[in-house]
Amino acid sequence: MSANDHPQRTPPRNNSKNRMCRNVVIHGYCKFENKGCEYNHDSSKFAVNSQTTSSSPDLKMKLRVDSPVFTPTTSSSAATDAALQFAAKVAESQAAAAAAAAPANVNPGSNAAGTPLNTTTYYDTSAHQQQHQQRQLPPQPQVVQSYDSNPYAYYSDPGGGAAVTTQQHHQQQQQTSPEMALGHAMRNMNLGASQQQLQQVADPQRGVYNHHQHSAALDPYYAQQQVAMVAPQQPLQYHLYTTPLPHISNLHPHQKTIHSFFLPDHLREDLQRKSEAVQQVLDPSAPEYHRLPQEIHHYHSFYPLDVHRERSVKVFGYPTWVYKAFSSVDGKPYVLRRVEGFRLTNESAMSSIEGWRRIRHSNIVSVREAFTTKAFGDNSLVFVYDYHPLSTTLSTKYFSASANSGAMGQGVPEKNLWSFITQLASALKTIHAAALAACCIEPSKILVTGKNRIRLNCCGIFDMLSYTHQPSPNNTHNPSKTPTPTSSSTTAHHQQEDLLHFGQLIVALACGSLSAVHNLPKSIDHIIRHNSIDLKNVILYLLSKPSSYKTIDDVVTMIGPRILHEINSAHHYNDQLEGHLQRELENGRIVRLLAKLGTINERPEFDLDRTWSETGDRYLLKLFRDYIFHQVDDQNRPLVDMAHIVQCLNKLDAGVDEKLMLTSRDDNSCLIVSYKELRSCVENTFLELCKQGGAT
Ligand SMILES: Nc1ncnc2c1ncn2[C@@H]1O[C@H](COP(=O)(O)OP(=O)(O)OP(=O)(O)O)[C@@H](O)[C@H]1O
Repeated sequence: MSANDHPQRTPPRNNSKNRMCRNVVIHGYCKFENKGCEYNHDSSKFAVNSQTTSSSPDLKMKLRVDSPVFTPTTSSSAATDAALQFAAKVAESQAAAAAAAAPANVNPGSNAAGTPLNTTTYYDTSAHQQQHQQRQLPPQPQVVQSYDSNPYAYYSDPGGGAAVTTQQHHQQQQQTSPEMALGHAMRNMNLGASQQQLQQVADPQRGVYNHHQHSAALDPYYAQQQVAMVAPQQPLQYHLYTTPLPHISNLHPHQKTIHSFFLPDHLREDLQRKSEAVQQVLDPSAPEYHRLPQEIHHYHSFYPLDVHRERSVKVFGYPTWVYKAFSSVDGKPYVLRRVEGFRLTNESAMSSIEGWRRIRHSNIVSVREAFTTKAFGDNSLVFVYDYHPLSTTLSTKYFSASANSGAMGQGVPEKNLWSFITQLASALKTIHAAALAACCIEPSKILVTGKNRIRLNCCGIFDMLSYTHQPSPNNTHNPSKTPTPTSSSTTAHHQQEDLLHFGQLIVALACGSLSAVHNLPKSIDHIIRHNSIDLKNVILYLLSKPSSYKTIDDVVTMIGPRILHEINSAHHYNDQLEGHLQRELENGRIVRLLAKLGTINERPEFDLDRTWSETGDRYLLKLFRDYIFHQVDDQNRPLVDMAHIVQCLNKLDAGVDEKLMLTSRDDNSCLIVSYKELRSCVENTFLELCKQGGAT
């Protein structure tokens, strides 16, 4: 560092004799004393001044780090351009930065050429406070969410007592966790006036938005209710970064666009929507809120996921309801599937869930637990599953419009079909290997949780529901008294059924119609005409007569080459995601650095301590903060240049040898320092702070 070198730039001012030399203030001596330095070197005088300063509020204000308005007179034209273009500006890579020996071209120090001192304009604390208050978000209306209440009452009033838990959850979301608070705010986004806007960017196949679309399509009354729940709020701004401008397409290899520092828009939006869906809770003023129990077991904040008004008993023989709820044990969201009106007569039936709890597979929705409850006003059996935000079902995705028409619709493309077959075969292999049977291979029970990503849902329900109906071989007269766990022959039978249902599902998907399975010859003919012979062979095998030789292993052997293709696609996608993650990794690094700088600069508890920010490392960092963030152009307008900020922080993090010139706001000090030295300043000061405060 050449802080003790007097820069040959600013001619001493007339009153320089009365001014304390900065080198004395910072370093305790000035090597130019008696060698031409015009400033005052009398430290005793300085001591008096410092006392006066600390005792005088007025003076103290003037000596605040941030007191004078920072007004460099010149700045490079490149920087000005960059500011005007904001996000489209390019940032040089660290390598290029390290190679560049000259100081950065945007430099507050460049105003050293005799700018008149602006000593009368000081930092106005009250103005700042006012400004700060203005920046606070306006108070949000009371919790509003996008769920429309079902006009048809279907719950008895809960037996209260747990409202506090939900309240606590709201508070938790708002106070304890920033992510949760963010999500809580997101939950309040407008799905009414701005819904069209949102739906333009939303994947029409997914999401809560799609749920609403779907429900509206099902029932106009339902849609009306929805509009009534609309909140007059702004939608979340997904597009935080502008698209690259055309003229920056010819980048040098060492240059990057600002976009290359963030996740791609579509992925970020997708993740943000999922995060919103996770945080979504019912509006406490909605009638639905009061119809649902406040808390069951350790689950609270129930949010219905069913969009159909009608309850289907087709799959399990009982109506089921699906809710998202949060566990107060681990704070995570789960899906609770309630089987309405089911009275469990045998406690040991609960053990049937154990086998399922052990299964962890990427194509099976994990089963967590099961319990009975009367909180809904009846005997209900509740199954708890992992929650996959914004998922839909194969039924909704492919059959919602054409299911009832009976017409042969547009089938799923073969490429996707092979992906589904591979995923389901993999899931079934794991299930059958664990001596279990899925028993729910049906379009409404297969969850679509991402692009071409499916998971078998509702596992374990059938086992428990059918548990009491299996008579013991020794007591066939009174089956309910002596139930037995599923026998191996029954399991084998159900496994054969799994294969059959698997085949039927593929037929339905390939033909694009649920009714295709009712006319198999015609459907197979359709499949042969539009798909490969391999697909037909797999389907015919799956639909063949059950036998002990027909197993999922055979299916896996038949689809071997397709599995390799699926693995290849999965790895490719994985590589892509890893690449995207890599970009954000750099941001994490910069955020950590920003956090350190933020912790060091402007510490209020050191306000009276002149040594904190007016000398040594802290002073350099204070000036560096201005250098990074508080640039102004020659018209004294703020220069906002993301590229400059990212570039400076990258160089600081890398600790390159490049030097830069830092100038104080009052234009009295000018220091030349390298990024390397600045970096060690940050590290030392931060360590010092941690030691003092006991960092966590
Ligand atoms: N584990 C889960 N994670 C996230 N969402 C889920 C989960 N399970 C179900 N859902 C959501 O709940 C909705 C309703 O599920 P359900 O199984 O009842 O489908 P459905 O089409 O209503 O079937 P049915 O007609 O048999 O009631 C699904 O569309 C899905 O969006």
